[in-house]
Amino acid sequence: TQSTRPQRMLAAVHNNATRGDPRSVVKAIDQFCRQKEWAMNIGDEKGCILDSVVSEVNPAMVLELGTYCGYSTVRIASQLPPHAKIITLEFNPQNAAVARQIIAWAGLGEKIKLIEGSSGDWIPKLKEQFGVDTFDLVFLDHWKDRYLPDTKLMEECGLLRKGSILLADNVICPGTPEYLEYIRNSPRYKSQYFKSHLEYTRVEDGLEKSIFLG
Ligand SMILES: O=C(NCCO)c1cc(-c2ccc(F)cc2)cc(O)c1O
Ligand SMILES: [Mg+2]
Repeated sequence: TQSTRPQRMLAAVHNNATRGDPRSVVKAIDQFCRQKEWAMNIGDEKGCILDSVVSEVNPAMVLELGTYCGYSTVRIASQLPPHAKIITLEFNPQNAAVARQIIAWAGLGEKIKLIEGSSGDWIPKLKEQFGVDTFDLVFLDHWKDRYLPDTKLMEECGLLRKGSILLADNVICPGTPEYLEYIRNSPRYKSQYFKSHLEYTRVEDGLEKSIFLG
């Protein structure tokens, strides 16, 4: 039967990356996406911006919305201090299955909790189910029309504290106009745009970094 693109990406990781070496997993996926098949990972150019934000925040608790195949999950987790954790939500079961195996190959299973399901369902349950207090960093990379409602939901559920950082992918392409409008005009956030390019292309895209002011 026909394989899927995420399954072919996983095969590229198994064939080209060293088990237990997150950087080699990231490199193998970028190589696959440049040389074989485009895929919607954050990629290396925007990935470097993500890396710099993660190292600046040095978060103890991270929430990622939209795992896809786990590329950014691995990138973030490989930079976390000991005992720091990342919870990542993925709606698509096939993508989640591939992500679990890519995360395992990178040897980062202890730092990462992957939850299958919709962000709208799970965000209200994170405190009671996983004993989460607040998140130091939230990486938004899921359905673009969910960035705004889920941000409001995180506020309502008390998952953000003064100083929590939101980092949003794809604010230009595919674009998240309602989210940008809200976050850039809300007195409760201070935002900064990092201009870059859509993964593996020359099309403009960028990341929006926002600090929650409480
Ligand atoms: O939908 C996305 N993510 C949520 C599902 O996992 C997504 C899409 C694209 C993209 C696709 C098609 C195109 F033509 C341009 C951009 C890029 C991304 O970085 C993304 O995160
Ligand atoms: Mg993205």
